[in-house]
Amino acid sequence: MLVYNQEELVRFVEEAKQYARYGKVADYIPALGKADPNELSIAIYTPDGRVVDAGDVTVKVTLQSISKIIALALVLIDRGEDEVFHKVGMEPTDYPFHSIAKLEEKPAKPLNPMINAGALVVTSMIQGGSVSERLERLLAFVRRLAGNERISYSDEVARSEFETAFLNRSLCYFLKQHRIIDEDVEELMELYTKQCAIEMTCIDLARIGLVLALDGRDPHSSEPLMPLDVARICKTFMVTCGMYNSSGEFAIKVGIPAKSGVSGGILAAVPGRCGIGVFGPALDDKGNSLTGVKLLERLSKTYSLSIF
Ligand SMILES: NC(=O)CC[C@H](N)C(=O)O
Repeated sequence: MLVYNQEELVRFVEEAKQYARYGKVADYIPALGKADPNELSIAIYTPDGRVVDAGDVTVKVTLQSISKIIALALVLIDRGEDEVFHKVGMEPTDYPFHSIAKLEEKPAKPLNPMINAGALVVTSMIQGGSVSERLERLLAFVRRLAGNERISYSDEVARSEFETAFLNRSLCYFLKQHRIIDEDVEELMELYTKQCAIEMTCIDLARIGLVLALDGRDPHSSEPLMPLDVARICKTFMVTCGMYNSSGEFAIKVGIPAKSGVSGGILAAVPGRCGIGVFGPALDDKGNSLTGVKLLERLSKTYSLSIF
């Protein structure tokens, strides 16, 4: 069992915050531009139910790309590996997360579910009769993973992205032309932007990380919340593609399965040991939390958390 020292964690946060000036808050989704780049918080959830945190962990963070891992788990449970990987690949890419370039090569199938093109395909596979029914199914799954019934989405952030997501719409039309998706693009964009705007605290993020760290089991009841294989696939994608096109560098420097989002959130799962939630909106040029990555690097080195 890991026992983290709260004072040490506060010190690590203060150290990592010094890097905030080298980062930039995402503003291509206008509502995210309001975030304070100097914000940095972390929660670590261990299997004994303890939470150690530092920074303001009451602040809510929208999932953005972190939602890609949760939507993938849901769709794998619903449809199985064969159907999902018929439409989206398993390979990392050194292209940015919103790139359209690779879709022009044959086959047009997106390289993996962690880039936007792949995530849009995954979201299109969420089952249900209407956008609101599909969103409710995803939210119900998120709430179970986080053990928090109050989780919902930010209407402001969802709307802000929906009104400005021309690049994501382009990806959808490309995918539709190549028959990888067939649903109405505006409906898919509504579901995707609401999915990305699901908001929670670092403690909720850490608890979801812990479920993955425990091979899909609820940390309290040990009830399986997803099959072991689904948790394994999610963690594998977190290692190979979770930090976009700096996943290789992150694997070397931190070595923990993790998924980031442009809100500045990171969800990390240290197998068998703990779940970690981080929020630091100052981003590097790949779209990862710059301060968050620095903090995880420090933590990984101090507590030997690398899985490699
Ligand atoms: N990297 C991200 O977090 C991207 C998510 C964001 N909602 C988008 O599609 O652009």
